[in-house]
Amino acid sequence: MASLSLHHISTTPFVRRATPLNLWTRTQKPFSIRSQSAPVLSQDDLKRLAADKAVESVKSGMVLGLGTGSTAAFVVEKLGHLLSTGQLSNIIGIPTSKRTQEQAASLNIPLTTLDLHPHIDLAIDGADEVDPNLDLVKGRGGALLREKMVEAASSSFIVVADDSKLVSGLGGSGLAMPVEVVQFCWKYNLVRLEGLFKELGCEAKLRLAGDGSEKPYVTDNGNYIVDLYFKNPIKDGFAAGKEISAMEGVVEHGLFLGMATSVIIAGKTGVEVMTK
Ligand SMILES: O=C[C@H](O)[C@H](O)[C@H](O)COP(=O)(O)O
Repeated sequence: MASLSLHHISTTPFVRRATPLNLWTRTQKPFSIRSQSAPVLSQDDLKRLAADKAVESVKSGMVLGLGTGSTAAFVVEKLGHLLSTGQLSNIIGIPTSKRTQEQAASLNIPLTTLDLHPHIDLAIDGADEVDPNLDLVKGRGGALLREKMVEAASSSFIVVADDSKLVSGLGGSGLAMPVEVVQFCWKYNLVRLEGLFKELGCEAKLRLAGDGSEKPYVTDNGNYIVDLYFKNPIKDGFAAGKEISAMEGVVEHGLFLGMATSVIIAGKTGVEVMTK
C-alpha cells in the first residue's frame, strides 16, 4: 500500500485535537458529534467542511472539473459564493452532470466543455467509497462516465467525503458498484457482469428510475446502469476494472483507481487530508 501522509486539521476549536487515527479501522458511528459544549455536526456539516477545505486549493484563473453529488454540490456552492464576493475570479468550470451544470449556471459560474478546454487544472468531486490506497468507487449518483472523463483530464483531482465513505476494500460497503452499459441487450450484460464476480457473491441489478415505476434509470448519456453488489470486497481493482471494461456494451465502471491526488475526509475528529 502506498504510504499515505495524513494531515489533521481540527474541525473547529471546540473539537479536541485528536492524534491522527487510522481512519479505516474505526467502526463507523452515526453522525452526531457531541463534546462538552459542542453543537452536533450533521453529515451535511461534515460534507461542507470537506468541500470548503478542498476549495482552498482553487486559484483564480483555473479551469475546474465540477463534480456531482451532495458533497460536490457544496463545492459548487462555495465557488459561486467566492466568485460573487470577488474572492475568486476568472475561473471556468466543466460540469460532470446536467444537475451540476444547472447548479453552477444558477450561481453564475462560467462553464465550458472538455472539447474547448481539454486540460483541466483541478477537479473536485465526492466518492462513494475510499479505500486505504485512495482508490474509489463512484457513480451511485449516475455521473460516473462524465466524472471519469473530466477527472482523467485533470492535473489534480481532490476527493471530498465524510468518513462514512471509508472502506477497507472496494465493494466492501455492500452498496452499489455501478457499471454504465448501453441499453441494447442490457440483460445480457447484467448476467455477464454478475458471472464475472461470482466468487465475490456478486448480485447485479438494473438501476431503476426511482420514481416508483419499473422504468430503468437513464444516465445523462442515454445509457443504463447495472449496479453490482458484493458480499466480499474486490481483491484486485485493476484486474476487475480491466475485465469489466473489456465487455462489449460496457461504457464505463465506477472503479476510479489511481486517480485521486488527495482525499479530504471530514469526521468526528476533524478534517484529514490524505495524499499518496
Ligand atoms: O455519480 C455520482 C458521484 O460519483 C458522486 O460523487 C458520488 O456518488 C458521491 O456522492 P455524495 O457526495 O452525494 O455521497
